[in-house]
Amino acid sequence: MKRYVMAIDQGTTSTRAMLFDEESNVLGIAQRELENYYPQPGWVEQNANDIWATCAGVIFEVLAKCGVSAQQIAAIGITNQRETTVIWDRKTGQPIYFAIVWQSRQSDDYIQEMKRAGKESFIRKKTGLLLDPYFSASKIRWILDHVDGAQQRAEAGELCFGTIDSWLIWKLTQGKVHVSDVSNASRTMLMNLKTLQYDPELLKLWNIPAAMLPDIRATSEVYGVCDSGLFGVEIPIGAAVGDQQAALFGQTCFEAGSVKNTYGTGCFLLMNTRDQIISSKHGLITCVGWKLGQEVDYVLEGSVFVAGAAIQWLRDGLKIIADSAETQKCAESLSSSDGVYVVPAFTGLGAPYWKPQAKGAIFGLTRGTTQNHIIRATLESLAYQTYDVIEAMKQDAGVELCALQVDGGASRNDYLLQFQSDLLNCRVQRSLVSETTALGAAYLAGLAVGYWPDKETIKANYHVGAAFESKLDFKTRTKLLKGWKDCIHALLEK
Ligand SMILES: Nc1ncnc2c1ncn2[C@@H]1O[C@H](COP(=O)(O)OP(=O)(O)O)[C@@H](O)[C@H]1O
Ligand SMILES: O=P(O)(O)OC[C@H](O)CO
Repeated sequence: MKRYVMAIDQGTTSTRAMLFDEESNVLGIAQRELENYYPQPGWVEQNANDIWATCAGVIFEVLAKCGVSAQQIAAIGITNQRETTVIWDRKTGQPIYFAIVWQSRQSDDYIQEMKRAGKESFIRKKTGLLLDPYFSASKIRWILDHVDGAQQRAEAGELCFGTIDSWLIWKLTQGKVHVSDVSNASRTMLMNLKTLQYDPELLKLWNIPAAMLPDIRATSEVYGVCDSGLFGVEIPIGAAVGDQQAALFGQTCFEAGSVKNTYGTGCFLLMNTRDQIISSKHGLITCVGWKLGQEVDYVLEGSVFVAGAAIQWLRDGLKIIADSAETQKCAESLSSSDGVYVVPAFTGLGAPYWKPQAKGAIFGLTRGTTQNHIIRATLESLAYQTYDVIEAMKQDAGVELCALQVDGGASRNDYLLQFQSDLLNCRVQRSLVSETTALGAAYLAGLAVGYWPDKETIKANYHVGAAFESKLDFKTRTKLLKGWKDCIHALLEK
């Protein structure tokens, strides 16, 4: 009986299940879209029950599609949108509020309060994170304050908190296992980067009861099994890992200094720094990549909040494209953006600027500006934002970049990758398997059950799909970048 590893990739816009074989080939994929709600400007929420429903749905669908039985699944690996916060009733398993999505700014008041109280460097030192509503702590605080009786119930142990990994493991085990892994826990702002445990001083500062928190475990280990009532057999759950760390693992960025960028809803650049905890001086954050056996890999990260989401805005908000892939043709129809820049700061600016109150803007409009200029400038904004993060990373880590490994939905866009290479003046390479996030989770789950023996075997499975080399001259690059910097400064000064 041939066996496979299943990955569940629970992203911001959709939930996917994929099956991989030993050579890292994709046997099949099932995907369901997920609805985002925007109840007030800057707020982003999802229905946690829908997240679970899409997850159960894609598991059944991928098995049926591939003609594979649940018995043939050696392990399941879960990878997820990070920071997104769910609080549910321990007895009924019902969420007490919507899932507050990582992009949401609704808890910014708590962040400003912490800043006024001068807690920034204290929190930074312990967690590697910057004070921003992005991370889970202020989102938990918001729910505990806005749902009647929630604080008391949490203190009495009646409520559970979880990022999406915890929520899905809870549902898959039918309420038997309440855990999270270090990579996800390092994004809550409650975990101490050195001890890899919740920090009592941080819990006190945020007034978050320890009774509601999941146990923090390694990234690759069997946490429990899917309840046999769900799929007929008990499938081991062998990994939980934040989606950006999963992509780094899937890209086999195992060496110190190796970097990947994922162009999904947001853009996330991660550099593996192995056992070194680098504290950024240029607006990046530090978190855990993964814990594998006794080995812990740390990463330096630049998180850009709006990337592919800006392409969705062109499609669903402005309705000037029917499909995200169309942006390539529209961009290529022009020989230049003619000085038009779009800064898609729809949910504030993340790395390296960290300005939650910033709003998006379009610059450089003239009577000759067409809809294709807006489309091209929006697409280019993904590359400019990435450029800014790479500059910060080079300074923090003191290394030059010789190649950038890329993945994520928008990395299918050749125009974007060529422009990225032009701006960075370095090679940009897309891996052959585009689903590196899911692949990373599958690898980590497979390692937990001996499906793959070690990282070396996995490394041999990495292949480049396409490579882009810079074609832009120095003068044009400098001019384009200066134009972008001027736009950013205009926004920051507002
Ligand atoms: N060909 C394309 N060109 C530009 N953007 C694209 C293209 N294909 C997908 N996208 C964008 O990529 C995003 C989806 O990427 P994905 O990695 O699936 O995201 P996530 O994991 O955040 O849900 C969407 O925001 C979509 O607009
Ligand atoms: O949903 P994605 O794949 O864009 O990832 C979201 C990130 O994990 C947020 O930190």
